[in-house]
Amino acid sequence: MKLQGEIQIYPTPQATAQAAAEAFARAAQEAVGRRGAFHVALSGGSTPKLMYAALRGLEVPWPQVHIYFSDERTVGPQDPQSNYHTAKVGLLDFVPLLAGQIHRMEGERDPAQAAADYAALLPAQLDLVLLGMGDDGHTASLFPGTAGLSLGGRVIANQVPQQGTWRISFTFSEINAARERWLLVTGAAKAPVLAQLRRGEGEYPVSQVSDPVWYLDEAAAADLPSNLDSAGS
Ligand SMILES: O=C1O[C@H](COP(=O)(O)O)[C@@H](O)[C@H](O)[C@H]1O
Repeated sequence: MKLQGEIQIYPTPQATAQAAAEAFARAAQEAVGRRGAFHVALSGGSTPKLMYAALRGLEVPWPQVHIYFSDERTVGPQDPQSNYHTAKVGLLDFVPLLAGQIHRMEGERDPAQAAADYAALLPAQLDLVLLGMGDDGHTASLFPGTAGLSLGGRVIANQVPQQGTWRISFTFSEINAARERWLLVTGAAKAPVLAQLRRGEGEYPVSQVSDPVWYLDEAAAADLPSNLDSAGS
């Protein structure tokens, strides 16, 4: 297990979010220029909220953007726990996207059926999968020790005993089939896992993400060697 990929470190969560949002806008413009559309999967949790706010002020070719989700909780779309709901109130309600451009995972349905239906609506290849990392090293809803870590296919229902629930999640094969993967990780609570990964220690799901770009703040990167590139300082 190693911390692999490109690592960018910024002074604060806000600076990290701004850098990721600007890179998102550039990636969207490039994908639209080359292929006519930008297919991007958003992550869940609370870390993306600052990036959503930053994106609202940027020039993004929204009419050509299709929004997907890399995981979802088994709740309805109005529930504050819903990853879709977080994206809706933080970003989707503020930008010119039609309903047909937003593809949410239906967390209110039977998770296995919702996962199968979601797999069927995905494009052949996503341009970008945005991901976060939990304090326990999980990413999307692929938690340590869960069956979903080794499942194939594109989208699965994953039982997560540590949360006492099921989740709907992209598989690692879907994540790693995308053109790009970015991990947005901020805060001191994430530092111990990142440091262990850097030392090649521990077994963490996030290390199964191939060639990610890491967007870190200094708090998350606090225990990494000081000779790593610091993009924002
Ligand atoms: O459960 C989840 O957690 C991770 C990390 O969330 P964060 O709040 O620590 O950023 C998130 O990436 C994932 O999508 C989410 O469902």
